Amino acid sequence: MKVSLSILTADFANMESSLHDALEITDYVHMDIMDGEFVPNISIGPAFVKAIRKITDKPFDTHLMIMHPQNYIKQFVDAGSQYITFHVEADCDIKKTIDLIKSYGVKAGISIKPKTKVEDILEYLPLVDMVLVMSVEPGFGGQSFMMDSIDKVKALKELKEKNNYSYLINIDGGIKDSTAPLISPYVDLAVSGSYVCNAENPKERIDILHNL
Ligand SMILES: O=C(CO)[C@H](O)[C@H](O)COP(=O)(O)O
Repeated sequence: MKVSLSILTADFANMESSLHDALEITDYVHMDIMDGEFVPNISIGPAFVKAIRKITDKPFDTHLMIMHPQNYIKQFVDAGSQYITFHVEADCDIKKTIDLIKSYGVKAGISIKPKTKVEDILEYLPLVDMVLVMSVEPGFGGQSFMMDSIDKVKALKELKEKNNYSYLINIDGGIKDSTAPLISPYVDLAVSGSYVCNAENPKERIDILHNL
């Protein structure tokens, strides 16, 4: 299982020194973008994402937890994102937003909140490069993993194999040593934030997730 390191709970003032070794071995860097409307929190914007691009060349897996993703795609492409994922619950035309992301030559992902079912995104599965299952209510790092997300990634893997779809299966929220083995048979990558960033040795935590 690959790891996408969420920097949401990192020490923003000392990102380079505190996460240097972890950034060396992570597979992706997960950017949590929150607008205070789609979720009850505000996080970082394109300028911050662009600044992080200076300290790592790892692919950016940018997660838009925003109500109107269609208005901000280009800014996050220009900031250095390789994957841009938005929510099916957002206020936008889903297919047009997928096309817009792809029109900039980056990969498009769709995400579902805990109360949204896999059945609700079936029509988009042939179109996307990534499906991101939220295993916590989006908005804050450090929450507990929701067990019913296991059935969702399992279903997505079955659908992918049955239909020969090409999307990566990703999961986000509460991923650590005790929860990763529950989902690792079904996902291609998993987002981990506080488990890595709040550790004394963040690199060691990514090693643990890689080797589970
Ligand atoms: O999208 C998020 C919150 O909305 C975060 O990416 C996610 O919660 C990761 O943090 P942690 O590993 O601490 O749960």
